[in-house]
Amino acid sequence: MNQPLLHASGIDVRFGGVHALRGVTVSVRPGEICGLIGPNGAGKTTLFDVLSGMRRPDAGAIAYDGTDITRRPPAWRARHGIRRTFQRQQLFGQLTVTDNLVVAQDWRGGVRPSAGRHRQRAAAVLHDCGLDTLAGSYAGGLPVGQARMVELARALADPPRVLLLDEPASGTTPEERRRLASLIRRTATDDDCAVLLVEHNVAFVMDLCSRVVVLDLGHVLAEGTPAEIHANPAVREAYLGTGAQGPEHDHDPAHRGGGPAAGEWPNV
Ligand SMILES: Nc1ncnc2c1ncn2[C@@H]1O[C@H](COP(=O)(O)OP(=O)(O)OP(=O)(O)O)[C@@H](O)[C@H]1O
Repeated sequence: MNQPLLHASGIDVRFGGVHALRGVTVSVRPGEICGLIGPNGAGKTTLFDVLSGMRRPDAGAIAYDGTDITRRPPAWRARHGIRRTFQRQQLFGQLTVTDNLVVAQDWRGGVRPSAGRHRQRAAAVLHDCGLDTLAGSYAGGLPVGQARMVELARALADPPRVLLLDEPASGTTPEERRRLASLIRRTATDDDCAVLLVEHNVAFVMDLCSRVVVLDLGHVLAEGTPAEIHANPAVREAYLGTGAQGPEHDHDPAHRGGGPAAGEWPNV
């Protein structure tokens, strides 16, 4: 198999007394869709913050295409193809959908925002995503499912090499989830993009990903194919059980078992 494009090793993050990530190692390869799941508070978004450069880890390193980027800022990472979406959407609400995609493109070279090239690219991506009809709509007025699609389209506005998707299916309808899944699959396959997907909808993850990493209380609890993860008793315990905590755990016990609703754990 090809080498990892993004490889984070031994990542540690503390927020005062909360040890959010404890020596986490994850990697994702070109063309791969890797799921990252875990109960509430497991550390998924914190790991995305570290991978996208929004948070400096207390320990550990990140390699991108074999180069150490641990100290590179978010803008550098975005410019070099590491793109992310957010659990709480971060669209520019007062801009049109087209303009959200225009401003997300690389402006090096001093091309003015009115320049046709960026608008053409935005139109092409919106078309590819089946979002042509929304081009002139203000992003702030979109229903959740459409806004999720637009956020993904914005992450594709310049072709990404790594895509970090934080709960892209949250608040979407089954039809929107089908379209999202197909778009994510196409991006990974056609563009050889490495996709890391955080999602509470476990059925969505199991269907889409070839490999799944499970975080729990800041560490990697399990890693494997969807079938292996589904059959793993420790994973089921973390998600669905009461999960007695050891004394070293300083997380809120109410978060345990706070992953998907029982109906979201698929009966594979
Ligand atoms: N800025 C912060 N300050 C203090 N604690 C934080 C901060 N951000 C996250 N945490 C804590 O770190 C731990 C990991 O949080 P994180 O949001 O990464 O988990 P998550 O797996 O993304 O959870 P969820 O599924 O609920 O989004 C939690 O205990 C959380 O309360």
